[in-house]
Amino acid sequence: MGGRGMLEALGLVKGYGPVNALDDFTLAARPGEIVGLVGHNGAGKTTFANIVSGLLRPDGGRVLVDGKAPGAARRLLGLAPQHIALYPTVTPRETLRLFGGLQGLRRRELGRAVTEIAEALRITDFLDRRVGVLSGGQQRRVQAAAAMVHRPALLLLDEPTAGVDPETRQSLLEVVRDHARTGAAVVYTTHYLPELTDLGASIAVARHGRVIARGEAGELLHGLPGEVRLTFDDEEMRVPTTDPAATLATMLVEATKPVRSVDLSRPTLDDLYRAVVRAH
Ligand SMILES: Nc1ncnc2c1ncn2[C@@H]1O[C@H](COP(=O)(O)OP(=O)(O)OP(=O)(O)O)[C@@H](O)[C@H]1O
Repeated sequence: MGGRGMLEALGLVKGYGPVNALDDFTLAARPGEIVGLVGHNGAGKTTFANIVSGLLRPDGGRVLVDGKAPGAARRLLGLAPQHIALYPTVTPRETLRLFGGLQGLRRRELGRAVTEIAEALRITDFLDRRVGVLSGGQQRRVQAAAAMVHRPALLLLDEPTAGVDPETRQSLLEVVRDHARTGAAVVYTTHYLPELTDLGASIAVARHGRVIARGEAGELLHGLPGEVRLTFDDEEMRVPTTDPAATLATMLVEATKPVRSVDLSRPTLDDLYRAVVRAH
């Protein structure tokens, strides 16, 4: 189980009545690649994940997971849906054993697989409590673990860090990076751009049911405005810039009174979105 994975989605079309949720949606992920799929609410990200998982059938286009149609690729795939979907009266250990078993892990492999993913996602302490009494963030971790326990070749994570604390976020990102290092293809949906930089992900920007920009994070984020903010005793100075280091240096040289604090803000998802939409 596990290992290298690949995703090819070409020209997907999906309508819900009059709504075109996907309209010629094309996206590929290579083995070892983490693709950050970003886009505003309603851009079609969840519909795409559901088609790749075989939960929805597209009206047009095609999807291949390692050369197989989604229906035949179930065991290659791990999906952590956006909304928590866990059974409240069983424990995380039982949940992970069940998911691992459904995905084809044999009995003797299950114990080790559960221990490993539980440690990586810091679930060990509450492995034998009931899911229903865990906090939202703890349940998110269990949900991510259930998607990864069998080390899928293709991992689809739909906003896995929604509502989790910074430490959990870090361990989750680490596990995702580790998956990709062993050759899995990962599609990671988020509204939070810095996570994608931390993951070393490439980026796909979705809008109105199609991918309108695709590239390396450095490439897409290069030239986007961030902001330098200097605070003095009696005032604050904000300067938008695409080169924060140079701007900061100039501002410090030119400052005529003591600087109390310095802030650099990185471009946000909205900055990226605006730049891509403007260029499109
Ligand atoms: N079951 C459904 N019935 C009708 N319309 C739907 C259904 N599911 C999604 N849609 C519509 O399809 C479009 C795409 O929705 P989708 O959930 O794929 O977007 P998303 O990018 O995942 O959004 P979010 O960031 O809010 O999760 C939206 O306009 C949504 O209202």
